[in-house]
Amino acid sequence: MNVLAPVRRDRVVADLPQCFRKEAALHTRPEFHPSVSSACQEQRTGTVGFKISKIIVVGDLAVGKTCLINRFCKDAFDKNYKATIGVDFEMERFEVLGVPFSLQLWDTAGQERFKCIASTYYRGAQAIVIVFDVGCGAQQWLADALKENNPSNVILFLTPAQYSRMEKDALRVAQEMQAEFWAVSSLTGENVRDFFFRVAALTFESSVLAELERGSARRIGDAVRIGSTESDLYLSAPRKKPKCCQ
Ligand SMILES: Nc1nc2c(ncn2[C@@H]2O[C@H](COP(=O)(O)OP(=O)(O)OP(=O)(O)O)[C@@H](O)[C@H]2O)c(=O)[nH]1
Repeated sequence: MNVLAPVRRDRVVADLPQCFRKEAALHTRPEFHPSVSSACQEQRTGTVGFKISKIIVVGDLAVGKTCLINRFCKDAFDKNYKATIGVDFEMERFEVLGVPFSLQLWDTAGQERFKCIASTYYRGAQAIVIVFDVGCGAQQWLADALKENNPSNVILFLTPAQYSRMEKDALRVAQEMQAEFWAVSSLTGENVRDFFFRVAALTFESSVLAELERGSARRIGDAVRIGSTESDLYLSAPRKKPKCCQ
């Protein structure tokens, strides 16, 4: 029984979304990895279509984490600041190269006093989005998030809250952290959709590559004993190092 609603038309990813700046990108291939494209075409993506990938969004107090998620998930922007208490999350369902793919976007609190609650949710993240104002704090957030994750097991994205004249500095920080850099505006919506599509596409790509590496990818119809609820599916997600992130 299919308990999920169909994927929204504006969440369909047919081509690999391009990076924001080539100087600070996770990779600059113009298309999906050829083995990923053919696996999708031949429906050899194993359980990827049934899994939920966890993305954590971290950063200092009031840099715009909640606004970034709300702009993408609800197409809304609130200029009044309300601090996040602990953590919150949104689910977004995509279809990438014809395969359903779900992201769980975890919004964490920047306030120091909630940090210990938020950090317990860092574990098992497939990508880390660090929202920051240029010149403050990104390195510390990275160090904390990586304490709970294998550094080579996650994909890193950096997004300064407001577009900055100091883009050069931001690019340098991203390069040092081996993260992909994006400048976005939750106020105007500029680059927000492209950014999350890129996050979804690269996370999907690494999930399929990991599945292929395990050699267990089967036709979708062959997948057996997959739970029908989101939490079952989430618990079944393996944490294996994908080759493309090494
Ligand atoms: N101009 C502008 N303001 C923004 C942008 N993003 C967020 N803001 C403003 O920055 C303030 C903080 O935004 P939040 O998204 O709540 O910040 P946060 O990082 O989630 O805050 P904590 O959860 O407490 O850590 C709000 O007043 C927003 O209106 C942006 O892209 N442009």
